[in-house]
Amino acid sequence: MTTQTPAERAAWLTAELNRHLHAYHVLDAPTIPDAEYDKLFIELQQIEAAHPELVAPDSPTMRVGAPPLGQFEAVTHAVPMLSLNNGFTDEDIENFDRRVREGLDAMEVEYAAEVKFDGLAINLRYENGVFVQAATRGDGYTGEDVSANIRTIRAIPLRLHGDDLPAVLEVRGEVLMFKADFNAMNERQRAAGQKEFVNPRNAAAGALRQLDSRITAERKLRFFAYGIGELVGAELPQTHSALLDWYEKLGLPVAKERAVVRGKDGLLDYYARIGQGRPAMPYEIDGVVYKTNRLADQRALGFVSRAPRFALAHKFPAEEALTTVQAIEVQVGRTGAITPVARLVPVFVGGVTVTNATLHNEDEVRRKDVRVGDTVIVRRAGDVIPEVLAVVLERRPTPEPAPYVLPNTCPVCGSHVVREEGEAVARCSGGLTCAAQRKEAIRHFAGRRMMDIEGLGDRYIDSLVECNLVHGVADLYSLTLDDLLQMKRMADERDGTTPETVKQGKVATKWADNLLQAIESSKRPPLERLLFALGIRHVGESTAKTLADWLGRFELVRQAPAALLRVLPDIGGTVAESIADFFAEEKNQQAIDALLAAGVTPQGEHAPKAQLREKLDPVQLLAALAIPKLTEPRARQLLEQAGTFETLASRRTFDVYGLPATVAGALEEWMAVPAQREALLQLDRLRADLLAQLPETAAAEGHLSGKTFVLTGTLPTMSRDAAGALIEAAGGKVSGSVSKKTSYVVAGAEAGSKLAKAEELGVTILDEAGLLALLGK
Ligand SMILES: NC(=O)c1ccc[n+]([C@@H]2O[C@H](COP(=O)([O-])OP(=O)(O)OC[C@H]3O[C@@H](n4cnc5c(N)ncnc54)[C@H](O)[C@@H]3O)[C@@H](O)[C@H]2O)c1
Ligand SMILES: [Zn+2]
Repeated sequence: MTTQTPAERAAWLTAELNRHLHAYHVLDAPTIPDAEYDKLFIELQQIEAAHPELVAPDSPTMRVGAPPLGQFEAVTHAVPMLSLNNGFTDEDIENFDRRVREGLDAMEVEYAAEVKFDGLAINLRYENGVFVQAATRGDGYTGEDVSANIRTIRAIPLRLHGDDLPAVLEVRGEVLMFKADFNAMNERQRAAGQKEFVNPRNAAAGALRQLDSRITAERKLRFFAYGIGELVGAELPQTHSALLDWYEKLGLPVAKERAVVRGKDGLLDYYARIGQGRPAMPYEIDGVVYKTNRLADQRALGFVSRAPRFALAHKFPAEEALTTVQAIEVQVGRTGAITPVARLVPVFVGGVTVTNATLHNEDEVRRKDVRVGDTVIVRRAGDVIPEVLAVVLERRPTPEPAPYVLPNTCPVCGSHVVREEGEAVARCSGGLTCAAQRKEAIRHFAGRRMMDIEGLGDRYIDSLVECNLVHGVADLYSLTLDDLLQMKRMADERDGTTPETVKQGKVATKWADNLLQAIESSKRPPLERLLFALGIRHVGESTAKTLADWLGRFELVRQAPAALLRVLPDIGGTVAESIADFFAEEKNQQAIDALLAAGVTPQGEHAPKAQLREKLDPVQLLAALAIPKLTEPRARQLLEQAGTFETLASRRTFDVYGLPATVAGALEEWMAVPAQREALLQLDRLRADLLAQLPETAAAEGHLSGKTFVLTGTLPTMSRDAAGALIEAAGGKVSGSVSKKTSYVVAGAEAGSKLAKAEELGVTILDEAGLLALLGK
């Protein structure tokens, strides 16, 4: 570039800018961000200022937009529709104000300030108050007749309000699309598998240029008025602000952000205020526009080649910029979500230097086809995290870099990365041990409905992890008094609170004693709470309860293969897989062993539920293995002939059972994997094992079977949850409300309306001792 002469550079810039102008104005498909275009434009302006002889007849600095494409009727504008000069810095604004003051020979100038809509200019022609024609700006002199499409915009009156309307009034303004309508439209496009639009401006431009106005109507365009063209048969108002007031009376939409300000300070204040409000506005704006308020002043200042001298567009820092992707890495969120992130060559965008941009998820990377080495458009709007909008394909390096693939292990802990069917987000499966998920895992573990460690709040969890005192949940059980005091000191220092140890030594020790006590008493949770506390993905309270009810023992839950879990009530394939994956992850196994070694002992363990016998039906289990194409009827047919899992596992071909060739083929493929064959045999052994443990009939089940209990009040030695677990372990049911069907009400201290109801209905009432006796404890 530096080796080019100014003449060569000017010629190159002219050609390059004209190419982008065409893509932007005619094709509605920009190839580079506006800021990039503006940069090249300014460079050309500067060269031309220094070497006026280099101004080419087709220089973009001499003209507006681009000539119409010819699909619509051409319209010659009665008054040209020009562009605006741009300012970016405070200095640019001071210079503009100075030139205006000099031009008008005034000390201070009054300006009309308004937002600069990021849409496209339109000229609406009204004759005797009736809408007759709408034309695009085109090249400023000739535009396109888009009247049919403009008629679909509800905000545009087809007849102006009031009487005494001018013979001719040309209203100028902007056609645009609201952000919300744009997002909804893109969502529809995505759902329909169609191309999405880059931004509301392009979407609006595309909609306005539709040859079929029914499509325009669907796109929900809007309009705001800000200027005037030809006027016949009425007096022009004195000021721009009066013009807009008049427009409002005529029923034309005018943006409410407009203001009248004085001097350059007034301009800069307005700019700052609008910049603040910008993210909350319903439409995209790319700056603000200042115009001398008195129309007589506007006439006096006049125009230069392509723009008025009386107005200036003060642009906001660009929200989009070009840069290069240096690497694509993944971040692990606190819940294990894996997010690909592009590391970028630093670029100034949206007012800050951006070095990373989110790529959201694997599908997004694929859809946008972002690769290392690519030139990309980065967007940072307001406080939103920067994102990669699109790749500039024409700048992809050669040879082409390889398409992106998500790593299959977590960069933080090395556990497997899993992505469930139908999920966009991939996750690290090392829930209990992954450093990225540590705080969240501990928070969940200690929660009230899990291990219920009272007094272990977020603040302390953060400190324990940050002090390196706790790496995994098992470490909670080896904390000492000293550890807790050290942790508290750090938390106090960090939060700037006066350490209580200094203020009142006794209290601090008492607090730590209490916490240690709470940790100690959490060691004996009901099994379902322990299962819930582990933070297995998809395992909420009710699934934890199902597991505990049906399988009875922690060891069995840990070993159960997905196929066995899947036959339990309300546990689908995804949940079953997630549980089995969790317990299969070596790191999680170590963490659980550490918990057990620390003395954590689940309560209320019991033999598997008698009804499990029915669920162990070989056909169901075989179908639950999710072998491709092997539906339940096919599984039945197969087992009827093969007899046992063992026979199946010993075969290599399956075309002897009268199954369709595709099913036999799928089966053969599945069985060819030794680990899967082994899984089948293991399932078989587990089944035999379980059957041996289970009572013959359901009658031998828990002796409280069929009995319904209601628990109320505070029991002397156990929580209501713990009592409920014991009742359920014995086959009873726990219900929340008393009715005639209730068998027993177990009442503790301060029992209220439920007790009264029980007395009223004559339901047997037990105290804790009575319950324990009934349970045979
Ligand atoms: N990315 C690209 O390839 C590419 C190519 C060409 C142009 N562009 C962009 O287009 C712009 C140049 O186009 P331009 O000549 O239309 O200039 P402009 O869009 O910057 O400014 C003039 C236009 O501003 C609009 N406007 C919005 N609010 C207004 C208000 N309150 N008062 C008056 N006018 C208002 C009008 O439509 C007017 O025509 C540049 O900013 C450039 O970034 C981009
Ligand atoms: Zn991890």
